[in-house]
Amino acid sequence: MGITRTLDVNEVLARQESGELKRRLRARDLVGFGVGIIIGTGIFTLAGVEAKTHAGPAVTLSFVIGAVVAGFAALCYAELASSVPTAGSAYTYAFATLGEVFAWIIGWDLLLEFALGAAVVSRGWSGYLANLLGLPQQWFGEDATVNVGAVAIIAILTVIAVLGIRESARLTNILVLVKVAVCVLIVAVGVFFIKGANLTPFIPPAQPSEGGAGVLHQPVVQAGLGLEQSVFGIGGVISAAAIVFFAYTGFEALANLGEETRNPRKDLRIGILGALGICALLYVGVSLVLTGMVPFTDIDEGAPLAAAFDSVGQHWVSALISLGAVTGLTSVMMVELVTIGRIGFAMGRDGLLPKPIGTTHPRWGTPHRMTIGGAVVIALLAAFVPITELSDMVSIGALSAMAIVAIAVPVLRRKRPDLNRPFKVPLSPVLPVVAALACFYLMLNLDVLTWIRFAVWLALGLVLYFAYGRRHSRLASKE
Ligand SMILES: NC(=[NH2+])NCCC[C@H](N)C(=O)O
Repeated sequence: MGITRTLDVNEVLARQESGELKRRLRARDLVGFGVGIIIGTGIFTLAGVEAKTHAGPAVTLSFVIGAVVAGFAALCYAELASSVPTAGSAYTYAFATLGEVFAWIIGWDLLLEFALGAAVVSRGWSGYLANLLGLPQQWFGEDATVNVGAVAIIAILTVIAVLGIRESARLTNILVLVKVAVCVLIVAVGVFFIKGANLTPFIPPAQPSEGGAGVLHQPVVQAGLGLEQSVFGIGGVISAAAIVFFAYTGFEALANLGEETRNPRKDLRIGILGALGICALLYVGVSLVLTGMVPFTDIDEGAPLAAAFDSVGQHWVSALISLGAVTGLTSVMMVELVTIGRIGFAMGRDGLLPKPIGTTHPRWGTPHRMTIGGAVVIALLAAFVPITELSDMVSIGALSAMAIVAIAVPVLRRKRPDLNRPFKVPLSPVLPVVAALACFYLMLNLDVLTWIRFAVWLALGLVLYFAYGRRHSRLASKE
């Protein structure tokens, strides 16, 4: 069978009983983890930047498009997570349906998404904290030689992630309450300052992009079809949708908590769909308020929301927004670290990564080796590399995993029609196929450079697989 050997679903289900990870989470913890990782720089920064540069007031529409695509993908995740609960999420689903080499590539892709996600966000966090408390830019800002703030927060959260899933959930829940309250406040106060004039025309007419971006910075669809480069108009709304999709990524992390949820068959789907629904509503509200308060050409690209409230004299709101951003980004990193541990754990258990990684701490019941190892890599990246611009790599990683998960839904239905599925995606295979195509289309709207970097990462992954995983796989010894 070689590189396309598959993992038996019954074996995955049997691991439910292994008790290595601790079942401590309820539905509301999952919703907390979900909202915890979803709301972050996407809404606090990207919404403003994209309104100004690509979509105008129609950035709200970009958020709606993002919500629909993410929603379709989330339905697919909900079906697989509730019928095959596991710590490996997309990696394990691919192993059970498409085969080992695909599983490895998805696992490798997920490691990129979550490690880079944590690293990118930790630098943003450090910058926000410096602004909030007036800390020195040379240690906390984007130009820091060693970004001390980013390293410190990763170190602290790693300790909590290793100590236990319950502890991680408690901290996340508190942080989430603060950030959701801030988002609600933004909408509740902001509506009173919306001016109709700022929202018209809702979709500014398309115009050629200034000076033309180099080919590396063009969306692949434009570069590939040799289209004239333009911004605004419908094309601009779609490019912005691809960029702000970053704001929705991360909900997939919940699918990695299948072995820690008390009642995975019911609670995982509540977590996935509930968290995404809450965030989509908040995003649409916040982006509408932002573009309604300020003419889109005047939006501040550094701190769009805080500046909008300052411009209407509501300084108290802008102070709370910074607080919301710092707490919000803290919870994003908390969930990223928890997730990295589970992905590596699942891959180690199957022998595709060294086996000790696939075991948990005898006392704390957490995959401590992978959590700490992952955190070291994240901290090194965040300390030395100005990676903020790599957020598109997180999005391409997330979108490709979502596309594969969508395809895995009808494949598993065929392969294992008998499986107990507590939740089923409606209209399969049509909806999953549309979901996969939509993810792929958004990927095509990311720029050429992002694709090149992504291809290099996957190629590196393949080399590692053939050098290590293929021979060390647990399935290799069975053949
Ligand atoms: N694993 C990830 N996809 N991490 C990135 C999460 C980013 C988060 N949605 C935000 O807007 O900041």
